[in-house]
Amino acid sequence: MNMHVDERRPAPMSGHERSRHESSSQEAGQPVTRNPHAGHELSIRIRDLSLWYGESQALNKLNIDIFQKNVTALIGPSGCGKSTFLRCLNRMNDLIPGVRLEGLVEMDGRDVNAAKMDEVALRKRVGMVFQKPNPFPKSIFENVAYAPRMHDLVSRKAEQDELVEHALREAGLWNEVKDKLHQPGTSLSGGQQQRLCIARAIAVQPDVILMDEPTSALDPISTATIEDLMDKLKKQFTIITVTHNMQQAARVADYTAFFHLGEIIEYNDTRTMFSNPHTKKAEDYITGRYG
Ligand SMILES: Nc1ncnc2c1ncn2[C@@H]1O[C@H](COP(=O)(O)OP(=O)(O)OP(=O)(O)O)[C@@H](O)[C@H]1O
Repeated sequence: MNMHVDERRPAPMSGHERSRHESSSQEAGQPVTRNPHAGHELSIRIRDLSLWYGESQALNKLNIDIFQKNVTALIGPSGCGKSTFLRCLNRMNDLIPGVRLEGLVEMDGRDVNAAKMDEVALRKRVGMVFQKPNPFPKSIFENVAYAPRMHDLVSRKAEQDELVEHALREAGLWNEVKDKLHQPGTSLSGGQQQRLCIARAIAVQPDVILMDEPTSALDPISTATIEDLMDKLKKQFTIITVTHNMQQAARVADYTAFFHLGEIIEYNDTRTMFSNPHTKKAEDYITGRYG
Protein backbone atom coordinates (compact mmCIF):
# COMPACT_ATOMS: atom_id res chain seq x y z
CA MET A 1 0.00 0.00 0.00
CA ASN A 2 1.44 3.37 -0.91
CA MET A 3 0.70 6.43 1.14
CA HIS A 4 0.99 10.09 0.41
CA VAL A 5 2.91 12.09 2.97
CA ASP A 6 2.20 15.55 4.21
CA GLU A 7 4.73 18.34 4.38
CA ARG A 8 5.53 18.08 8.04
CA ARG A 9 5.56 14.45 8.87
CA PRO A 10 7.08 11.65 6.82
CA ALA A 11 4.08 9.33 7.09
CA PRO A 12 0.61 9.43 8.52
CA MET A 13 0.33 7.82 11.95
CA SER A 14 -2.67 7.06 14.11
CA GLY A 15 -3.14 9.18 17.26
CA HIS A 16 -2.00 6.32 19.47
CA GLU A 17 0.94 5.59 17.25
CA ARG A 18 1.89 9.25 17.09
CA SER A 19 2.00 9.73 20.83
CA ARG A 20 3.98 6.50 21.17
CA HIS A 21 6.39 7.65 18.46
CA GLU A 22 6.80 11.14 19.88
CA SER A 23 7.34 10.02 23.44
CA SER A 24 9.86 7.36 22.41
CA SER A 25 11.57 9.91 20.18
CA GLN A 26 11.81 12.34 23.04
CA GLU A 27 13.08 9.71 25.45
CA ALA A 28 15.76 8.61 23.08
CA GLY A 29 16.30 12.17 21.85
CA GLN A 30 15.50 11.02 18.34
CA PRO A 31 14.90 11.62 15.53
CA VAL A 32 14.51 15.11 14.14
CA THR A 33 12.59 14.14 11.05
CA ARG A 34 10.79 16.09 8.34
CA ASN A 35 9.73 15.58 4.79
CA PRO A 36 9.71 18.79 2.80
CA HIS A 37 9.14 16.85 -0.41
CA ALA A 38 5.39 16.45 -0.26
CA GLY A 39 4.18 13.78 -2.61
CA HIS A 40 6.96 11.27 -2.09
CA GLU A 41 5.50 7.84 -1.52
CA LEU A 42 6.37 5.79 1.51
CA SER A 43 8.39 2.65 0.87
CA ILE A 44 9.54 1.48 4.29
CA ARG A 45 8.12 2.40 7.70
CA ILE A 46 10.20 1.67 10.78
CA ARG A 47 8.68 2.02 14.22
CA ASP A 48 10.46 1.53 17.55
CA LEU A 49 12.95 -0.87 16.01
CA SER A 50 15.46 -2.27 18.50
CA LEU A 51 17.98 -5.06 17.96
CA TRP A 52 20.28 -7.00 20.25
CA TYR A 53 23.25 -9.24 19.46
CA GLY A 54 22.96 -11.52 22.49
CA GLU A 55 23.03 -9.15 25.49
CA SER A 56 24.44 -6.24 23.53
CA GLN A 57 21.94 -3.73 22.14
CA ALA A 58 22.91 -2.40 18.70
CA LEU A 59 19.74 -0.49 17.70
CA ASN A 60 17.55 1.50 20.07
CA LYS A 61 13.97 2.40 19.13
CA LEU A 62 14.52 3.61 15.61
CA ASN A 63 11.71 5.48 13.87
CA ILE A 64 12.13 6.41 10.24
CA ASP A 65 10.15 6.55 7.00
CA ILE A 66 12.02 5.77 3.78
CA PHE A 67 10.62 7.17 0.56
CA GLN A 68 10.26 5.41 -2.76
CA LYS A 69 12.53 6.23 -5.67
CA ASN A 70 14.89 8.35 -3.62
CA VAL A 71 18.39 7.79 -2.36
CA THR A 72 18.57 7.71 1.43
CA ALA A 73 22.06 7.83 2.96
CA LEU A 74 22.85 6.41 6.38
CA ILE A 75 25.79 8.19 7.99
CA GLY A 76 27.43 8.09 11.40
CA PRO A 77 30.56 6.95 13.19
CA SER A 78 31.85 3.41 13.04
CA GLY A 79 29.83 0.89 15.04
CA CYS A 80 26.71 3.08 15.36
CA GLY A 81 24.44 0.47 13.74
CA LYS A 82 24.13 1.51 10.08
CA SER A 83 24.87 -1.94 8.62
CA THR A 84 22.79 -3.65 11.30
CA PHE A 85 19.87 -1.42 10.35
CA LEU A 86 20.36 -2.11 6.64
CA ARG A 87 20.27 -5.85 7.32
CA CYS A 88 16.93 -5.46 9.14
CA LEU A 89 15.38 -4.43 5.83
CA ASN A 90 15.94 -7.78 4.12
CA ARG A 91 16.12 -9.93 7.26
CA MET A 92 19.75 -10.73 6.81
CA ASN A 93 20.21 -10.46 10.59
CA ASP A 94 18.11 -13.64 10.84
CA LEU A 95 21.21 -15.45 9.65
CA ILE A 96 23.22 -14.30 12.70
CA PRO A 97 22.81 -16.50 15.80
CA GLY A 98 21.60 -14.76 18.98
CA VAL A 99 19.96 -11.79 17.25
CA ARG A 100 16.74 -10.49 18.82
CA LEU A 101 14.58 -7.81 17.30
CA GLU A 102 11.63 -5.72 18.53
CA GLY A 103 9.49 -3.19 16.68
CA LEU A 104 8.11 -2.85 13.20
CA VAL A 105 9.71 -2.97 9.77
CA GLU A 106 6.95 -2.44 7.25
CA MET A 107 7.46 -2.46 3.50
CA ASP A 108 4.61 -1.30 1.31
CA GLY A 109 2.32 -1.87 4.27
CA ARG A 110 3.48 -5.43 5.02
CA ASP A 111 5.34 -6.51 8.14
CA VAL A 112 8.71 -7.80 6.93
CA ASN A 113 9.14 -9.92 10.06
CA ALA A 114 5.73 -11.58 9.92
CA ALA A 115 5.94 -15.37 10.14
CA LYS A 116 4.18 -15.70 6.80
CA MET A 117 6.64 -13.42 5.00
CA ASP A 118 8.54 -15.47 2.41
CA GLU A 119 12.22 -14.59 2.94
CA VAL A 120 13.24 -15.59 -0.57
CA ALA A 121 10.54 -13.35 -2.03
CA LEU A 122 11.58 -10.56 0.36
CA ARG A 123 15.21 -10.75 -0.76
CA LYS A 124 14.06 -10.62 -4.36
CA ARG A 125 12.24 -7.37 -3.57
CA VAL A 126 15.15 -6.00 -1.58
CA GLY A 127 18.47 -6.41 -3.38
CA MET A 128 21.82 -5.81 -1.76
CA VAL A 129 25.21 -4.57 -2.90
CA PHE A 130 28.15 -4.96 -0.52
CA GLN A 131 31.28 -2.98 0.22
CA LYS A 132 33.56 -5.42 -1.53
CA PRO A 133 32.40 -6.46 -5.01
CA ASN A 134 31.46 -10.14 -4.71
CA PRO A 135 30.60 -11.61 -8.11
CA PHE A 136 29.82 -15.32 -8.16
CA PRO A 137 32.69 -17.46 -9.47
CA LYS A 138 30.83 -17.73 -12.76
CA SER A 139 30.73 -15.92 -16.08
CA ILE A 140 29.60 -12.32 -16.41
CA PHE A 141 26.45 -13.61 -18.14
CA GLU A 142 25.67 -16.16 -15.42
CA ASN A 143 26.19 -13.62 -12.66
CA VAL A 144 23.22 -11.71 -14.05
CA ALA A 145 21.12 -14.60 -15.41
CA TYR A 146 21.24 -16.88 -12.37
CA ALA A 147 18.76 -15.15 -10.03
CA PRO A 148 16.10 -14.37 -12.66
CA ARG A 149 16.21 -18.03 -13.67
CA MET A 150 15.93 -19.12 -10.04
CA HIS A 151 12.90 -16.89 -9.57
CA ASP A 152 11.33 -18.15 -12.84
CA LEU A 153 11.38 -14.68 -14.35
CA VAL A 154 12.75 -16.06 -17.61
CA SER A 155 12.38 -19.39 -19.31
CA ARG A 156 13.41 -19.13 -22.95
CA LYS A 157 17.04 -18.48 -23.90
CA ALA A 158 16.10 -15.35 -25.87
CA GLU A 159 14.30 -13.88 -22.84
CA GLN A 160 17.31 -14.57 -20.71
CA ASP A 161 19.68 -12.92 -23.20
CA GLU A 162 17.42 -9.90 -23.37
CA LEU A 163 17.21 -9.58 -19.59
CA VAL A 164 20.98 -9.90 -19.13
CA GLU A 165 21.60 -7.22 -21.74
CA HIS A 166 18.99 -4.96 -20.19
CA ALA A 167 20.40 -5.30 -16.64
CA LEU A 168 23.97 -4.75 -17.85
CA ARG A 169 22.87 -1.68 -19.79
CA GLU A 170 21.02 -0.34 -16.74
CA ALA A 171 24.18 -0.84 -14.69
CA GLY A 172 26.21 1.04 -17.30
CA LEU A 173 28.37 -2.01 -18.06
CA TRP A 174 27.04 -3.43 -21.32
CA ASN A 175 29.43 -1.70 -23.71
CA GLU A 176 32.43 -2.82 -21.68
CA VAL A 177 31.45 -6.50 -21.45
CA LYS A 178 29.22 -7.30 -24.43
CA ASP A 179 32.07 -9.06 -26.26
CA LYS A 180 33.21 -11.13 -23.29
CA LEU A 181 30.03 -12.22 -21.57
CA HIS A 182 31.40 -15.71 -21.00
CA GLN A 183 34.53 -14.62 -19.21
CA PRO A 184 34.55 -14.87 -15.41
CA GLY A 185 32.97 -11.97 -13.51
CA THR A 186 36.10 -11.88 -11.38
CA SER A 187 38.22 -10.98 -14.44
CA LEU A 188 36.73 -7.47 -14.43
CA SER A 189 38.20 -4.45 -12.63
CA GLY A 190 36.90 -3.64 -9.12
CA GLY A 191 34.62 -0.87 -10.38
CA GLN A 192 33.29 -3.10 -13.17
CA GLN A 193 32.72 -5.93 -10.69
CA GLN A 194 30.69 -3.58 -8.50
CA ARG A 195 28.56 -2.59 -11.51
CA LEU A 196 28.16 -6.29 -12.30
CA CYS A 197 26.88 -6.78 -8.74
CA ILE A 198 24.45 -3.91 -9.31
CA ALA A 199 23.32 -5.53 -12.60
CA ARG A 200 22.84 -8.79 -10.68
CA ALA A 201 20.75 -6.98 -8.06
CA ILE A 202 18.52 -5.17 -10.55
CA ALA A 203 18.06 -8.21 -12.82
CA VAL A 204 15.24 -9.49 -10.58
CA GLN A 205 13.52 -6.09 -10.63
CA PRO A 206 13.60 -5.37 -6.89
CA ASP A 207 11.76 -2.45 -5.32
CA VAL A 208 14.62 -1.53 -3.01
CA ILE A 209 18.41 -1.74 -3.37
CA LEU A 210 20.51 -1.69 -0.20
CA MET A 211 24.10 -0.58 -0.63
CA ASP A 212 26.61 -1.02 2.18
CA GLU A 213 29.51 1.34 1.47
CA PRO A 214 29.36 0.41 -2.23
CA THR A 215 32.30 2.58 -3.28
CA SER A 216 34.66 2.38 -0.33
CA ALA A 217 36.84 -0.21 -2.10
CA LEU A 218 36.89 1.72 -5.40
CA ASP A 219 39.09 4.39 -7.00
CA PRO A 220 37.69 7.93 -7.51
CA ILE A 221 36.69 7.38 -11.16
CA SER A 222 34.84 4.12 -10.42
CA THR A 223 33.25 5.86 -7.42
CA ALA A 224 31.98 8.70 -9.61
CA THR A 225 30.58 6.15 -12.09
CA ILE A 226 28.65 4.36 -9.32
CA GLU A 227 27.38 7.67 -7.93
CA ASP A 228 26.08 8.64 -11.39
CA LEU A 229 24.48 5.23 -11.62
CA MET A 230 22.71 5.67 -8.28
CA ASP A 231 21.28 8.93 -9.55
CA LYS A 232 19.95 7.16 -12.64
CA LEU A 233 18.70 4.04 -10.83
CA LYS A 234 16.65 5.98 -8.28
CA LYS A 235 14.15 6.72 -11.05
CA GLN A 236 13.22 3.04 -10.82
CA PHE A 237 14.36 1.84 -7.42
CA THR A 238 14.42 2.98 -3.80
CA ILE A 239 18.07 3.12 -2.78
CA ILE A 240 19.39 3.06 0.78
CA THR A 241 23.12 3.45 1.08
CA VAL A 242 25.58 3.43 3.97
CA THR A 243 28.49 5.77 3.47
CA HIS A 244 31.40 7.19 5.45
CA ASN A 245 31.98 9.73 2.73
CA MET A 246 30.15 12.95 3.60
CA GLN A 247 30.68 14.43 0.14
CA GLN A 248 29.15 11.33 -1.36
CA ALA A 249 26.09 11.55 0.90
CA ALA A 250 25.72 15.23 0.00
CA ARG A 251 26.06 14.43 -3.72
CA VAL A 252 23.85 11.38 -4.11
CA ALA A 253 21.27 11.35 -1.33
CA ASP A 254 17.85 12.98 -1.24
CA TYR A 255 17.51 12.12 2.46
CA THR A 256 20.14 11.50 5.10
CA ALA A 257 19.83 9.78 8.46
CA PHE A 258 22.51 10.37 11.07
CA PHE A 259 23.09 7.42 13.40
CA HIS A 260 24.89 7.57 16.73
CA LEU A 261 25.26 4.77 19.29
CA GLY A 262 22.40 2.76 17.80
CA GLU A 263 19.97 5.67 17.55
CA ILE A 264 18.83 7.89 14.71
CA ILE A 265 19.66 11.34 16.02
CA GLU A 266 18.57 13.28 12.95
CA TYR A 267 16.80 12.44 9.71
CA ASN A 268 16.32 15.14 7.19
CA ASP A 269 16.43 16.05 3.55
CA THR A 270 20.09 16.03 2.59
CA ARG A 271 20.31 19.72 1.79
CA THR A 272 19.07 20.66 5.26
CA MET A 273 21.21 18.02 6.93
CA PHE A 274 24.38 19.40 5.40
CA SER A 275 23.58 23.12 5.38
CA ASN A 276 21.55 23.48 8.56
CA PRO A 277 21.69 20.36 10.74
CA HIS A 278 19.19 20.51 13.57
CA THR A 279 21.25 18.64 16.13
CA LYS A 280 24.67 19.43 17.54
CA LYS A 281 25.81 15.82 17.22
CA ALA A 282 24.99 15.70 13.50
CA GLU A 283 26.68 19.05 12.95
CA ASP A 284 29.82 17.93 14.79
CA TYR A 285 29.97 14.71 12.79
CA ILE A 286 29.33 16.36 9.43
CA THR A 287 31.94 19.03 10.07
CA GLY A 288 34.48 16.40 11.01
CA ARG A 289 34.74 17.20 14.73
CA TYR A 290 34.55 13.49 15.44
CA GLY A 291 33.94 10.30 13.55
N1 LIG B 1 27.42 -10.17 13.91
C1 LIG B 1 27.56 -9.41 15.01
N2 LIG B 1 27.63 -9.97 16.23
C2 LIG B 1 27.75 -9.21 17.33
N3 LIG B 1 27.82 -7.86 17.32
C3 LIG B 1 27.76 -7.25 16.13
C4 LIG B 1 27.63 -7.98 14.92
N4 LIG B 1 27.60 -7.09 13.89
C5 LIG B 1 27.71 -5.88 14.45
N5 LIG B 1 27.81 -5.96 15.78
C6 LIG B 1 27.92 -4.84 16.73
O1 LIG B 1 26.80 -4.00 16.56
C7 LIG B 1 27.17 -2.63 16.63
C8 LIG B 1 26.78 -1.93 15.33
O2 LIG B 1 27.58 -2.48 14.28
P1 LIG B 1 27.34 -2.11 12.75
O3 LIG B 1 28.29 -2.92 11.94
O4 LIG B 1 25.90 -2.20 12.46
O5 LIG B 1 27.78 -0.57 12.74
P2 LIG B 1 28.13 0.37 11.52
O6 LIG B 1 27.62 1.72 11.87
O7 LIG B 1 27.67 -0.23 10.25
O8 LIG B 1 29.72 0.35 11.59
P3 LIG B 1 30.80 0.62 10.40
O9 LIG B 1 30.56 2.00 9.91
O10 LIG B 1 32.13 0.47 11.10
O11 LIG B 1 30.57 -0.44 9.35
C9 LIG B 1 28.68 -2.61 16.89
O12 LIG B 1 28.87 -2.47 18.28
C10 LIG B 1 29.13 -3.96 16.40
O13 LIG B 1 30.28 -4.40 17.13
